[in-house]
Amino acid sequence: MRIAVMGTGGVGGYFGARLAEGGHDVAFVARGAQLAALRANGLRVESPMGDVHLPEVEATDDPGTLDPVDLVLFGVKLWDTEAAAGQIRPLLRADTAVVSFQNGVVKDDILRRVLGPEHVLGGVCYIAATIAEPGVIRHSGNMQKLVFGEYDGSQSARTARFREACADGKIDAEVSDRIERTIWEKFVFLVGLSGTTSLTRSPIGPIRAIDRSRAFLRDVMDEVVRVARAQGVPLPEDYADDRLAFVDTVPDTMTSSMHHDLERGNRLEVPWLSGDVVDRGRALGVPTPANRAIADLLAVHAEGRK
Ligand SMILES: NC(=O)C1=CN([C@@H]2O[C@H](COP(=O)(O)OP(=O)(O)OC[C@H]3O[C@@H](n4cnc5c(N)ncnc54)[C@H](OP(=O)(O)O)[C@@H]3O)[C@@H](O)[C@H]2O)C=CC1
Ligand SMILES: CC(C)(CO)C(=O)C(=O)O
Repeated sequence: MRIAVMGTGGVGGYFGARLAEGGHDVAFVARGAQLAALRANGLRVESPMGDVHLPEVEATDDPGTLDPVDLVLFGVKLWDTEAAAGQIRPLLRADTAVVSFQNGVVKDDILRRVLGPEHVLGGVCYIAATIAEPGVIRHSGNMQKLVFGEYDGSQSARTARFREACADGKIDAEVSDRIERTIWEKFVFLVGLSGTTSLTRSPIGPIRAIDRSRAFLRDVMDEVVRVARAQGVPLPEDYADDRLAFVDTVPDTMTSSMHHDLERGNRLEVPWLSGDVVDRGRALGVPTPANRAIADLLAVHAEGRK
């Protein structure tokens, strides 16, 4: 497959490198120091699942200079979605798929508006990966899973081809026939994890062990469930309890990419996570006080250290 990675960071760099290692033709869109390092030294992934070094990669900051592709793997932070979506237009043929592994539930609305709904697959990823230094992606733990699917639930040739490409790259991959719900399921957990780990600057272990912070985490997730149900996403009423049980299975040291961003003084995605829950709740008449506490207090750090 010919694949373009739009945004070669933790997610795009990791999965793009694995797909290239699996024999696929992958071009990387990057900028700044990351682009300079990719051009000078290629792309490295350090991972408990096995390191990767691609000494030479096709890398650019201008997707318009690349040949069109079968699939765009979209991995910029949420604030860059609209601009990056506009930039990838030249990469699209009539049947090109674009799949975003960003967090949040608003990303695909933006991609559909900018690119047309026929190009957009739904997707979520499960991984902990960051840019350790320009040109180097560090993967922690052994979670590295992609779930994707057509929004109409059909089994298409393009999702089957991408799943095969993932198998070539030894990526855990699954095609979902209810991808919108899958995205919301991750959103429930992610909003709880990102909000509580960032607000407390703590990994999940102590948060789930202390009664009051555990109850707050449950409330945060329950508000997301109520918002999802109010807008017609069929999550079970007690889904927050299901996710809390899942939280109990992850390592004590697990944290979120937003907590990493906070510690590094980076900009935060909170307006598109808890902030989005608050906005949707307000429009739907669903109270969201716990998410409001997260969004309003993390607003202090949301723009990053200047
Ligand atoms: N990291 C993780 O473990 C996980 C992240 N996610 C989600 O995935 C998404 C991506 O996160 P992550 O990989 O951590 O982000 P990163 O910041 O590591 O990577 C994004 C990269 O895209 C670059 N970029 C943005 N816009 C452009 C552009 N127009 N042209 C070229 N390069 C561009 C950024 O450059 P610059 O730095 O200059 O802005 C950056 O290098 C987020 O929504 C996040 O929530 C989901 C699961 C796990
Ligand atoms: C919860 C996790 C690590 C799962 O991929 C994630 O998506 C994030 O922290 O952004």
